[in-house]
Amino acid sequence: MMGITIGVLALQGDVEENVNATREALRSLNLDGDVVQVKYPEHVGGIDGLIIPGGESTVIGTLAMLNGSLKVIRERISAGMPVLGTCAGMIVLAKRAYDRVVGETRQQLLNLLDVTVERNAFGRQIDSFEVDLSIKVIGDKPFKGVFIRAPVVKSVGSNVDVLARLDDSNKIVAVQQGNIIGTSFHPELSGDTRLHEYFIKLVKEYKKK
Ligand SMILES: NC(=O)CC[C@H](N)C(=O)O
Repeated sequence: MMGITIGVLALQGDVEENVNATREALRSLNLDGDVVQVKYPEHVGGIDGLIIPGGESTVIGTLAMLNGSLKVIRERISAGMPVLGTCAGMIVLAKRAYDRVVGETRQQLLNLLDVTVERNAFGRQIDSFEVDLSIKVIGDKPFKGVFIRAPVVKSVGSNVDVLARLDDSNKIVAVQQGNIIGTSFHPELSGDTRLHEYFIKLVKEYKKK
């Protein structure tokens, strides 16, 4: 089998951190693979999986719409290509987004992940924090969740699996709908590549088909 190619959407946000975490995850899985930055629609055809990084979801969505990549990315994900959206990336994947100030945010979304997300859900005082999470699909050892002005998943469709909740509040912070994974936190910043490895395994399966 040829090596896999993973794209990181590189319009805005913590692109470099995701590129590095993906490279490290490929190494620890002993897999041959490339990690490339995706900026334009013509970059989308050559990848086997996509990561949409954290950052500012309105900026990422608007730029992707304006340069035409949003549509092409939507088509590929709908056809089964695996995608991991972290923080703002999860918001871009979602069907519905709102915040407490303006209500429905009416931003450009991929409209694929059947969840409603509340943006900036942790308020001002604790808008950034770290907390141990239990994520069964990646093993028993706790995963350090890094939350930075993070969204929360308020409701999920029947086809969506909840991968993690915040212990104290039961808030949903990681979900999977088949080939689509979304996290409220930043796995690329935790120094633990297990979530990227989990994603890469989906990509490997997809590439085999
Ligand atoms: N760290 C992040 O990605 C923050 C997300 C950002 N607050 C948004 O709503 O788009």
